[in-house]
Amino acid sequence: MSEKNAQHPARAGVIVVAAGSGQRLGHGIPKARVLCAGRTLLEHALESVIASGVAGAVVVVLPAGDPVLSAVVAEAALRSVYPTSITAVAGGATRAASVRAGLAALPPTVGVVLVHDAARAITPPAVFQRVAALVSAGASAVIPVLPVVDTIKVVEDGIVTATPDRALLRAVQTPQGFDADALRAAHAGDAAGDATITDDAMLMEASGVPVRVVEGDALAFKVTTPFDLVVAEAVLAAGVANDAAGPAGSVDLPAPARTGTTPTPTSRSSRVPQ
Ligand SMILES: Nc1ccn([C@@H]2O[C@H](COP(=O)(O)OP(=O)(O)OP(=O)(O)O)[C@@H](O)[C@H]2O)c(=O)n1
Ligand SMILES: C[C@](O)(CO)[C@H](O)COP(=O)(O)O
Repeated sequence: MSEKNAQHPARAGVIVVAAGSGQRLGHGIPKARVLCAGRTLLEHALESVIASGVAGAVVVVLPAGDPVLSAVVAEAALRSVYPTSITAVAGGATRAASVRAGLAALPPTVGVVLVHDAARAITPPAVFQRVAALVSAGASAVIPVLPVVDTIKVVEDGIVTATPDRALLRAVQTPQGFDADALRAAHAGDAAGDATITDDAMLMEASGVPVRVVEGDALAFKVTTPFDLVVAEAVLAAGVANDAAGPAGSVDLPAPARTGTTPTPTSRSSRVPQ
């Protein structure tokens, strides 16, 4: 395990990928713009990022030319408090391309990078804290996972060909955390254009980097289908989301950051019309 980030603790660079179109949700607008309990999924996601207290430079990757999501990011940037800064860049045709756009926009001095799906909009801040803490302690790649509760079958041509040992399987979530240099190297490697690679941890695996796990959270589920949106609305209505949040800034990671905006008061009540 590298000691680099342990010796130079700093707030993490956070890439929030929000440039997807949301085909499976089927709202006809980019998924990050879809309202959930009256706020866009992106606003919910950014609230968790900020509440975690681990974020230094936050880069939000948006569909090109989206005025609504650009306004969400601009408002979040106005409200951000040193040492957290929030900027936006345009994404690419695939999630991996969007991550690369975010990476290119992070300050080169960032040592720890978290990559988070805006679609995992109500992820508890504690998940960010667990991931960031392990990368800051020296791990090169860390992902939050949950045990698989269903029996999983391998099916080929309509026939079950195998039943993997469920005890070995984990469902993978975000934020995924990385040593910045290792992540940049993985995204510059041969596997980077492989369309079968669905997350950054797979790229790290392809690069031979060990990927460690921390406990995920049921609330870090990805809003993918209309059913998921109903679940997210119900969770927010029940008031159980973000219960795991510690006070922002309470995490034993941050050192004075190298980036920031003019200090302004924080608020968790922003509303942006859709
Ligand atoms: N070109 C892309 C594709 C996806 N994403 C982001 O990656 C995350 C996970 O992707 P997914 O949930 O699959 O989102 P979509 O690609 O929008 O969904 P769909 O496949 O249903 O269109 C989302 O936050 C999404 O915005 C992205 O930034 N750029
Ligand atoms: C990154 C990810 O969310 C981890 O579960 C997932 O791989 C995104 O890809 P998907 O095709 O949207 O499931």
